[in-house]
Amino acid sequence: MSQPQAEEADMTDPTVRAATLLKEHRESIDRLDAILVYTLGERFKHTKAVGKLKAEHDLPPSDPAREAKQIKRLEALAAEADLDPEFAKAFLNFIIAEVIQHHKKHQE
Ligand SMILES: C=C(O[C@@H]1C=C(C(=O)O)C=C[C@H]1O)C(=O)O
Repeated sequence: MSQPQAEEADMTDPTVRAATLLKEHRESIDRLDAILVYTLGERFKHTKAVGKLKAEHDLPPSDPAREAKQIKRLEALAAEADLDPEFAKAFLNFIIAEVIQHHKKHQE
């Protein structure tokens, strides 16, 4: 009947199998990295609009109450998603710090 194609990976060979799995995981990682970058780009579009509103209405660049609420929410989401909540918190704080810098520049 049908013979395996010459280029078909021999998945019974552990080295070939590992190389195939590594390639597949890396393809998924690349797609997820693209989602992360596009998602961050969209988030920054909204935070820039917020910065503009704040500058126009003389509001402070940072809102610690809102940040505390977001951190709590993100920690809960991280726990659900099997992501280290401390990492999620540090990541959000890193992004928020950048947003606040943008807002401060808007107000200069
Ligand atoms: C975007 C805002 O400005 C700041 C940035 C935040 C963020 O990046 O999520 C949250 C609170 C504010 O300190 C906001 O007030 O909503």
